[in-house]
Amino acid sequence: MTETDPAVRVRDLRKEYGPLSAVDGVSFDIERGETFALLGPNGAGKSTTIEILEGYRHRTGGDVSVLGTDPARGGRDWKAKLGIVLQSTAEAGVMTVAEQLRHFAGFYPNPRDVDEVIAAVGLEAKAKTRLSKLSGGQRRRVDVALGIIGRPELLFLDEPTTGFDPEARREFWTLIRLLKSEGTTILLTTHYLDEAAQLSDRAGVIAGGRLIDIGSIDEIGGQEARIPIVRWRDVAGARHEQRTDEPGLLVASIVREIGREPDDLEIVRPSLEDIYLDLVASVAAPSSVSEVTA
Ligand SMILES: Nc1ncnc2c1ncn2[C@@H]1O[C@H](COP(=O)(O)OP(=O)(O)OP(=O)(O)O)[C@@H](O)[C@H]1O
Repeated sequence: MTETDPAVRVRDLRKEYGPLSAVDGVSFDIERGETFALLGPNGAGKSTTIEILEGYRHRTGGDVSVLGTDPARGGRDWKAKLGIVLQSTAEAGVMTVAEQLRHFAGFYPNPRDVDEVIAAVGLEAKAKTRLSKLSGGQRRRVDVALGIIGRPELLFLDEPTTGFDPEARREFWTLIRLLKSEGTTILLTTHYLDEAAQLSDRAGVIAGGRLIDIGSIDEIGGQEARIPIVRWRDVAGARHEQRTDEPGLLVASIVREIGREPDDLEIVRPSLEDIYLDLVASVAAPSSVSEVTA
């Protein structure tokens, strides 16, 4: 693979579990150094896609290349270039945080310094604590530490901050930005849309096993979905809502018309979460009809 080849190339990926098409013809690339978020509702096919890319799951069809290798045939050297934070949390064991990390660091040719990684995930105070004595969020931090200890070229993060308190989530974002600045390619799934917006360069939205949109965070859902919404009540108390690129002018005209401050006035700029929910809802309706009739 050359330096300009994408880190991940997925073409027409399919995975069937018996009659269920969990992944149904998904294609995307992730460029080297890019942070790419795979978004979608529960059961959309995100973890299945990621696990195929990690070499943990066999695909039913399609072509996949991860760091120039087909994951179905990836050997030890290839695996050593990956960092993996699975959705499920690490087993609670008798080892301490530092022992566990030292143990895993031994598997890699050029691991990060264990103490640095412990500090990066904010577990200095727990370095000598047994895993079984950690809280859920602290254990999740150990998962993230294990994912980055091998200095991966490509890091898979499957819902990495589930169970983190808000402060830990912010610290995690700082860590991801650091890894990104070092050139790490990152594939992230998350149900926190603010996290996707903060961290990723591009996102793909998957629903019912199909990729329904892909683009930069600013493009997802299209420009139309980003037009501000003005809401207000007229003098009779009736609610109104209008989308406009010029909300200030609309509000001025309403004020002129009614001669006073409108009741319950709001100007809302749709967040990534609003846009994502509309996008997923727009495909959910037709597909559920076809499931009934199929
Ligand atoms: N081992 C399996 N056997 C059968 N069906 C499975 C298996 N693993 C996943 N599925 C099904 O495949 C579909 C996709 O699941 P997947 O775990 O990839 O979704 P997801 O997008 O990661 O969801 P979540 O956000 O809940 O983690 C779901 O309908 C799920 O029930």
